[in-house]
Amino acid sequence: MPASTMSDPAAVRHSPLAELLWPRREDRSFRALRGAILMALGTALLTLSAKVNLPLPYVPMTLQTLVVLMIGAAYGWRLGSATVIAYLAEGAIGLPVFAGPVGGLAPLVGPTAGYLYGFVLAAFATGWLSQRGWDRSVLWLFVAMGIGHVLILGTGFAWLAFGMKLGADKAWLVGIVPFIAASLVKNALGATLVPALRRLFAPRA
Ligand SMILES: O=C(O)CCCC[C@@H]1SC[C@@H]2NC(=O)N[C@@H]21
Repeated sequence: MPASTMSDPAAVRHSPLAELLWPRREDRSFRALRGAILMALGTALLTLSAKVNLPLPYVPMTLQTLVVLMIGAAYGWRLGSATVIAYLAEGAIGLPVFAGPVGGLAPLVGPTAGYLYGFVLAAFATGWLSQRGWDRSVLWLFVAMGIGHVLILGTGFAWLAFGMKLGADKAWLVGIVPFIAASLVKNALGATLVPALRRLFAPRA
């Protein structure tokens, strides 16, 4: 377990990647502008990742989980989860940001709604663990992102099984099984990229 998680009081000051690349300042208007720009960048990347998809019955294969988990790790829990909430809000007001062709409220109550809400939990959890030093190591970030993936797939499964009334067996078949292998690959990619970028841009942080 990263030492900072256990006892080091500096853990709470561990900076996520985005802060290393673009440090925060005390100035309130700068902080607001910085937050808005990072959120806009994050929601744009999420939209792009939704559009790279492979249609499957009920739930498409997309790159969204990779981007959600990288946003959590790179932005930290607060800005990371705020970015995902902003993404859902963009969809709710009708922008076509999700995997399907339309935005609006339908996707937020449709078959993939559970995954979409799970994105918020995953960005929060991955960001929280990253800010405790788990983003320094490929192995620990793999675990943190794995927890994120379990939250996304778990909420997606629960919604399909009970919200959409598919039942647990069918929800498992259409909502989990097709995504296990790709989730492991995305997890490994995200967990490799973030520490590598940290080392590249801030070798001593
Ligand atoms: O409608 C959307 O935009 C959400 C699509 C959710 C797809 C889920 S996320 C977890 C799992 N992994 C994938 O590649 N697809 C599903």
